[in-house]
Amino acid sequence: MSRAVEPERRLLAIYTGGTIGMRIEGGVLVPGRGLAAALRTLPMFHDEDHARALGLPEDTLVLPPASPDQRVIYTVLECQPLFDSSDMTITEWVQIAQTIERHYGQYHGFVVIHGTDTMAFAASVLSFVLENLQKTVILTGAQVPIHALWNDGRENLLGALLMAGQYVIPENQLFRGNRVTKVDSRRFAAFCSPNLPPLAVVGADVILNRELVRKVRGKERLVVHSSVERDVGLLRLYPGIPAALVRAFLQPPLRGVVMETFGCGNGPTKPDLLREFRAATERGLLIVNCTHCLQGTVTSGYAAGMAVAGAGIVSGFDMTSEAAMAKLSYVLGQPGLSLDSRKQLLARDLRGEVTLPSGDEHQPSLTCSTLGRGVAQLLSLSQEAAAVREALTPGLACAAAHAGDLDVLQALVELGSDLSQENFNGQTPLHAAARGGHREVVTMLLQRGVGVSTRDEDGLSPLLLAVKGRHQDIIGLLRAAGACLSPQELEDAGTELCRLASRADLEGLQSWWRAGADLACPGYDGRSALLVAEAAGNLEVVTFLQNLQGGAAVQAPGPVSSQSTGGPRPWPRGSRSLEGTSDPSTACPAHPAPPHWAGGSHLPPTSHPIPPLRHLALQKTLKSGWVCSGPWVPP
Ligand SMILES: NC(=O)C[C@H](N)C(=O)O
Repeated sequence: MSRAVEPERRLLAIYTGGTIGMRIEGGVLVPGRGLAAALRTLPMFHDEDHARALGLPEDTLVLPPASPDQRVIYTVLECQPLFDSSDMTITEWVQIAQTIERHYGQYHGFVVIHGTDTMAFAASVLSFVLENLQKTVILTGAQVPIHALWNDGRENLLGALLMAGQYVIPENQLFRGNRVTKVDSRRFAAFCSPNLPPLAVVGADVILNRELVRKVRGKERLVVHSSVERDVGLLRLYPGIPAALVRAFLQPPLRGVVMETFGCGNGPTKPDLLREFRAATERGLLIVNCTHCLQGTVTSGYAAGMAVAGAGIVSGFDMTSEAAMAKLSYVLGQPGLSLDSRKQLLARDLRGEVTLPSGDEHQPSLTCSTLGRGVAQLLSLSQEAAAVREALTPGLACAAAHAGDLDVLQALVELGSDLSQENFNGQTPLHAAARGGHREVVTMLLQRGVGVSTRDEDGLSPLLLAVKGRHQDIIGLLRAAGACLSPQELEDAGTELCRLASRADLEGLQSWWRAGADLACPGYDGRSALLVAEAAGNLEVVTFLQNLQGGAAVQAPGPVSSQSTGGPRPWPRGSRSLEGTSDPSTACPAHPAPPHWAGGSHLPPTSHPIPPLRHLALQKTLKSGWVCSGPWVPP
């Protein structure tokens, strides 16, 4: 929050109705037109001489000087129709946001004159719908019309105009808008902010609570989120509430519910009631648990905590029900998010509307690495930047996978990111993790069922990258998940094997063997790796290759490539992931290695006979080695 320095501060006062401008008709209060005209007659609201000197139009007024070098000039925009705020809905509140957006460039700040009955809802909705707000928006109203002799309207409106005119507060009120609730129908102090102190206290001096004012980051353009979900409801639990009533309430088209619970978020634990909540969350209804206590937060300290009713119920912590409803409307209105991502958004502090428990486990633990901080920053990008975020995600996921940063990948998953997306050169996070040799990341990705057979732009698979990196354990994991080398990848394998043999690179040879390559495959000159090793006198390699040849196979068990069988064979449409799900993107024979082959502990010894491989049918070929020709037969 900073003090404005311009000599002239221009404000737009959007008059929507409410008691402040009401008049009595037929013995009751009804919204009254002509607020600007009424204010014009009150010297505290209008300096006629100065206005004439400036040539201001009819709807534009100027306050007497609040400080010697600053004037607040304000235009009153009277809405049509005017409302008792009890009749207002989220539609009107979005329209207010759109009005602010339309006039955003022309004014330094905005005052929304609103009825007090639903002002807390309005303020909450505005706080979510207006993103990247860099200017002051203050909502004000009154309990008694401004026309009455003794009223609170004048002071409230004047205070709002002065605050909006003199301070840059990118918030909605002196109380934070999404923290307030109306607590008194008569007293002038109608509102309270039970879980957050006021942002500013106005007396003879204005005392600002600077640490509480949310800082504006960057200079991003104002975004108005007009698409909000209207089918959001509020259900207050009471002792003995029947399950049938709850069932009736939770039916479609309802998409989100704020459930007001007792105390620390507790509710009746009757099985039939819990069944209704569970059934509702399972079909995708979002339920936020808010306590109906004015102060305090939802915790998980009681068995009767409604959080146990179903994994789908999200804690609203200390949010007001008004803020929770607005948040639900906003989150459900965001296009293209998965249910999990919406829950993630609900569990985060988006606009200062909630106090999360310290060390909150609902926040992704992102701050521990540079990449993590990058992700955290991405998370805070505006919705407008969703396209940018989407474009960045594959690259970021690959970078995280290459760095072995499981936390970041987990955070991306929680955001609903697809971890099988390819980056600019066609590589997936699995490629990156396989190349980097990150066993945990590979395991996580395979458990999520990512495709093992995706080839990058150069035709390379994660398996080949693991071979090149000599990551034996990763090779084992990939093979167990159904990965195999393609004919293209095996095209020059013979030459590479000979090169490795000539350099006595046993580890390199073992990698190829474990990946399912035929180690008898000849190099460019027709010689095999064994011949090359013999010629070079690399005894360890010779022993290794002879053991393979003599013992059983020069090719590791597991999925086999089409080339190694001497010709293409029909590949089944899917192969198994670690979870046993079918992955339509993989194109390998569905013969995963038996589980004991995963993990890299069963390399053929270099000086002992390899264990008998009963399940392999072997056949001599024209080449000098052995290939596996038959299908894997379970022992
Ligand atoms: N004090 C008020 O403004 C109450 C009025 N019914 C309204 O909300 O519009």
